Parts: sequence; structure tokens; C-alpha cells
Amino acid sequence: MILTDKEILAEIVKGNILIQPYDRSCLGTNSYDVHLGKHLATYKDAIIDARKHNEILHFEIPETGFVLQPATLYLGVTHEYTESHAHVPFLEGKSSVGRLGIDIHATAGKGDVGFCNTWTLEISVTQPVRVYAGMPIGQLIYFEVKGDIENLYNKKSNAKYNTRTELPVESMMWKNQF
Ligand SMILES: Nc1ccn([C@H]2C[C@H](O)[C@@H](COP(=O)(O)OP(=O)(O)OP(=O)(O)O)O2)c(=O)n1
Repeated sequence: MILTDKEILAEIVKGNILIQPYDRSCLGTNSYDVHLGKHLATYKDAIIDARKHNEILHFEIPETGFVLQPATLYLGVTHEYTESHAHVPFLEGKSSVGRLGIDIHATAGKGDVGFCNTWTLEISVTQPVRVYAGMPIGQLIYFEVKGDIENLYNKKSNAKYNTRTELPVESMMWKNQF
């Protein structure tokens, strides 16, 4: 089941959910709006290799905004740092963002119980579009889980994306054995 606005608030009070910074006006009926952080990144090489540690180049979105181009994968990051200690958080797009032709994740929208970090966004666009740091970019929804958890994401020795950062993080697929 998805938490309602009242339940999200109650879980924040209990310490099971943390959203920093938090603004009451960002709480929707059953979601919380998150915003685009100022840092973006692109892969350095035109061809990226799923087995290798591919380097990314970071840059900041200027005050005047930055025009995203089609056929480029941009890694973005939420302005918000979040923790979810008892629920499965999902990152979803916003309809208003989708209507601008902006996708904010490529295949990965699920978070894990125990995930504590900003969210990396895998951004692609249909046509050139200017984006701004601080604009609403997505929404978090929280699902209840059934059963006890043996390995919280932040305790898992192989959790790849749990080191706190304000920067987008590149794929760590290279840590998988295949
Ligand atoms: N667009 C997304 C989706 C997820 N996450 C975060 C929340 C998740 O808890 C964490 C790991 O996501 P996955 O389990 O989908 O990723 P992997 O399976 O590749 O990583 P791991 O092996 O660490 O579980 O990354 C994120 O920052 N940005």
C-alpha cells in the first residue's frame, strides 16, 4: 500500500522517513515532490562499457538554466537527501515534467528500505529543453513492506549507492561480477 500524506508525515515524525530539506507544501496527496539539484554530469566517453568504470564529467546548472539535448544521457541529482528506514521509496516523474518531454529515470525508479542518499536521476529528453536548478523534477512515493528485512540497503556490504553525496553518481555496474 502507498502511504498517504498523513502517513508520510506520521512516519517522518517517527523517524522512519527523512527528507532534507523538507517543505510541507511539497507534500501531495500520497507523494512528496523533489527538486532538481544544481549538479549534472555526462559520461566522458561517447561509448560507455558496461564492464568498466566509466568516468563522468560534472558541471553546474547556471542561473539562466541549461538546455538538455536529445541523444545524451544526463545524470542529475535530487536537491533532497532522503532516508527511508521502513518503507520502499519509489521515484516517479511528474506529469508536468513528462509533458516537457523529460524522462527522469531510465528503468530504475525503485529505492530500497535503508537507502540513505540523494537520488541520482538518469535524464533524457525528447527535444531540447531548458531546465533550472530547484525546479520540481519528480515525486517520491512510499510503499509499505510485508515481512522482516534481513539486509537493510545501508547495511548491505554490496550497496553501491549509499555513500552520501550531493553529486550524481555514475553506474557502478563494474562492481557486479559478470
Ligand atoms: N533512479 C534511481 C533509482 C534508485 N536510486 C537509488 C535507490 C536505491 O536504493 C539504490 C539502488 O538501486 P537499485 O537496487 O535499482 O540498483 P542496483 O541493483 O544497481 O544497485 P545495488 O546493487 O547497490 O542494489 O539507488 C537512485 O539513486 N536513483
